[in-house]
Amino acid sequence: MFDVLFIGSGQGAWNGAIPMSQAGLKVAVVEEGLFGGVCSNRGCNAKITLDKPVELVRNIEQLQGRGFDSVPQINWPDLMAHKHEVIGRLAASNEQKLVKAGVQVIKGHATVTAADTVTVGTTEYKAEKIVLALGQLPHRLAIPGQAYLRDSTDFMALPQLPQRVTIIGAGYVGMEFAAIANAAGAEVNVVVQGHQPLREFYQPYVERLVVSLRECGVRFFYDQRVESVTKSTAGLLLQGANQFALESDYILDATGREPHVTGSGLENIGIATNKDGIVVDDHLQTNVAGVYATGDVVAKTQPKITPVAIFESQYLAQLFTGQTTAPINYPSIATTVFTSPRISQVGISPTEAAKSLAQYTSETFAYAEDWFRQVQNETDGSLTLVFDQENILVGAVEYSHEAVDTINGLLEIIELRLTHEQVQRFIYTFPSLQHSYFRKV
Ligand SMILES: Cc1cc2nc3c(=O)[nH]c(=O)nc-3n(C[C@H](O)[C@H](O)[C@H](O)COP(=O)(O)OP(=O)(O)OC[C@H]3O[C@@H](n4cnc5c(N)ncnc54)[C@H](O)[C@@H]3O)c2cc1C
Ligand SMILES: NC(=O)c1ccc[n+]([C@@H]2O[C@H](COP(=O)([O-])OP(=O)(O)OC[C@H]3O[C@@H](n4cnc5c(N)ncnc54)[C@H](O)[C@@H]3O)[C@@H](O)[C@H]2O)c1
Repeated sequence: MFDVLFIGSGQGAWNGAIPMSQAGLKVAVVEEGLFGGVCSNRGCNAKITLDKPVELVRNIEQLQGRGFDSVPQINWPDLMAHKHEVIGRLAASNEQKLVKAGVQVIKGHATVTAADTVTVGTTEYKAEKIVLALGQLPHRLAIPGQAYLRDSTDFMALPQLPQRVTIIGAGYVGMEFAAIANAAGAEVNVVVQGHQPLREFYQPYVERLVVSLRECGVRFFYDQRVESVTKSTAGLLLQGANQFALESDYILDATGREPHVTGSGLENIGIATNKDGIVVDDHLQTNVAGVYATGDVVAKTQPKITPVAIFESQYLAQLFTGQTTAPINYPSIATTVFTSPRISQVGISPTEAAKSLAQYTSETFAYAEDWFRQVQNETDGSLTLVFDQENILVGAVEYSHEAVDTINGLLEIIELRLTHEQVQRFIYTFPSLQHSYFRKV
C-alpha cells in the first residue's frame, strides 16, 4: 500500500513526489511515456533550445551597422541535433531523480479501477491517495485531411525545416513557432480564427509583435475558418470558407490543448470533469475522497503552464506531509510568450486598469528613450506599469527581448507589495536591467 500514487510524471507530479518521499511517505509514480512529461521532453525545454539562436539572430539584426555587418544563418539540422542532445537525456535523468529520492517508479499505462486502486498491466497497486497528473493532449482539428496536420511535438523533431510552413492558430504555440520557423528561414503563414492573436496578452503589445513578425516576412490571415487539407502537386493545400486557399509544405495544427481526461479510467470511480479538465476543490481534491488532481489536467482559471503545475505539486507535498491544512492560495503568476521580441506580463493588466480609473493608474515607458536599451538598439520595446491607489505596483507588462527578466524582477515587488521606499533600498549592479526599471516603481 502506497501513501501516495501519482499517475503521470510531469511537472505537476515529480515536484511534489520527491519532497513527499523525502519526508518519509511511501510514494509511487506511474508513467507511460517519457519521465518529466511535456515540459521537459517536448514543451518548454525543447522550445527554448530551438529559440536560443532565434533570440541571438534578432539581437544581431538590431546591431547591423553598429558593430555587426552580417546576420548569421540558422543551420536547422545542426540546431535540431543540438536540441536532441540537450533534451534527449532529460527523461532518464528525471527518472533517476525520482529513484534517488526513494520514489517507486512504475512504467506503463495506469487505469484507475477503484478510489484506492490503480492497475498497470496486470498488476494492481493500492494507495491511500491517488494524484491525477495526466496533463493535456493537442487538440486536433476535425476536418477532412486531418492526417496531414502536424503538432508541436512533430515540429520540434523536424530533421529539415520545410520551405513553406503554415500554422493554424495564433496562441502560444502558434506565435512562438511562427517566430522560430521564420527566423530559421521558412516562409511562414499564420491562419487566425478571429482577429486577435494571443488573446490573454495585452493587445497593444500583441499588435506590435504582429507588426514586427510581418516585417520579418510572416504572413497573417485573419478571420479564417479552415475546412480541409488536400495533397496538391506541389505540397499541401489548406482551404477554408470564402475561397480561402493556401499551399505550403507543412501545416502545424496549433489550435490548443485539451485536458487528458479519457483513457485513464476516471469514469470507473465517477471523477467529475468539465471542458477545462478535472474539477477540484480548494485543496485540489476531486469529488472522490482521497483522489486529487494537479497540473494541466485541472479545470482552473490559472494559466496551464509549468510554474503553476510545480506550485500545485509542491502544495500537495505540504498538504500530505501535514505542513499545511490551508486551501491552495495562488500568488501572482508571470506569463510569457517566447517570441522575439517577447511579451511578458504579471498582475493587473493595463486593459483592466483602464476600466477602473478610480482604482488604478498606469504609466508606459518607451525604450526608444532609455539609453540602456539603446545600447542594443532596441527601439521598439516598452514597459507598462499599473499602480493602485496606494501607489503600490500591482501589474506590469513588457514587450521587449528582455521582457522575461524585467517581469520576473517586478514579480517580487508585486507579490510582496513593496513600497517605493522599500524598493529604493535595493542596491543593484549597475549597469543592469534591474537598474533600468527599479526607479520607475
Ligand atoms: C510546445 C509547448 C511549449 C510549452 N512551453 C512552455 C513554456 O515555455 N513555459 C511554461 O511554463 N509552460 C510551457 N508549456 C506548458 C507546460 O509544458 C505544461 O504546463 C506542463 O508540462 C504541465 O505539466 P503536467 O505535469 O501537468 O502535465 P504533463 O507534462 O503533460 O505530464 C503528464 C504526464 O502524464 C502521463 N500520463 C497521462 N495519462 C497516463 C496514464 N494513464 N498512465 C501513465 N501515464 C500517464 C503522460 O505520459 C505525461 O508524461 C508548453 C507546452 C507545450 C505543448
Ligand atoms: N510560453 C508558454 O508558457 C507556453 C508556450 C506554449 C504552450 N503553452 C501552454 O500550452 C497550452 C497550449 O498552447 P496552444 O498555443 O496550443 O493553445 P492556445 O489555447 O494558447 O492557442 C490556441 C489558438 O488556436 C486558435 N484556434 C482554435 N481553433 C482554431 C481554428 N479552427 N482555426 C484557427 N485558429 C484556431 C485559438 O483561437 C487560439 O488562438 C496552453 O495551455 C499554454 O498555456 C505555454
